[in-house]
Amino acid sequence: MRIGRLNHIGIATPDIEATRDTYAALYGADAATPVKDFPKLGVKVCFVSIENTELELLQPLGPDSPVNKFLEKNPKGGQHHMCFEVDDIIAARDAMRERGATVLGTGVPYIGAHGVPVIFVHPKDTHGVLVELMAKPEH
Ligand SMILES: C[C@@H](C(=O)O)C(=O)SCCNC(=O)CCNC(=O)[C@H](O)C(C)(C)COP(=O)(O)OP(=O)(O)OC[C@H]1O[C@@H](n2cnc3c(N)ncnc32)[C@H](O)[C@@H]1OP(=O)(O)O
Ligand SMILES: [Co+2]
Repeated sequence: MRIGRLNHIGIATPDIEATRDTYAALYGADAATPVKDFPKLGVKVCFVSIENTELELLQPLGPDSPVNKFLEKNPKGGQHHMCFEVDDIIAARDAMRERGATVLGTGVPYIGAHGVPVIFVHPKDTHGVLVELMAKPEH
């Protein structure tokens, strides 16, 4: 199993509209999607397209959001995860486990904000960086 291209960088924020405006004002990154709620994922999401990847802005949605604790520790927000594409999400999950990494949750891939299955690898296994792997979407 080899990782594919960087699909997006996740950025947690307490105020998604303000963060989108900041990226537009400072970096001209103005190709932003409308903010959309993903109740099953516990986040509000806005994608900001840049030259070779996307920024995925994340604001917690609800008390069980996986982003809540992160924002408690980083109240102004910050870089939360990076996401790489893989050819086969089940093969990627099994390879991660065989290689000794901790796949978060049950390990059953679930549908992420791009409509394709995703898994997450624990930051303790990647030197403090939370990594998301996603099935390669149609480009
Ligand atoms: C929209 C969708 C998509 O793209 O389709 C998404 O991305 S949704 C993106 C949001 N969804 C997710 O993140 C789902 C997967 N995440 C999780 O299951 C969780 O957030 C964990 C990563 C396991 C963290 O668990 P929890 O929130 O309970 O925090 P915790 O404080 O106990 O964290 C355990 C240890 O991991 C560290 N830690 C926590 N979150 C981290 C992060 N984002 N980056 C780097 N390190 C992180 C903590 O500092 C702590 O380190 P020490 O032990 O050294 O103190
Ligand atoms: Co993501």
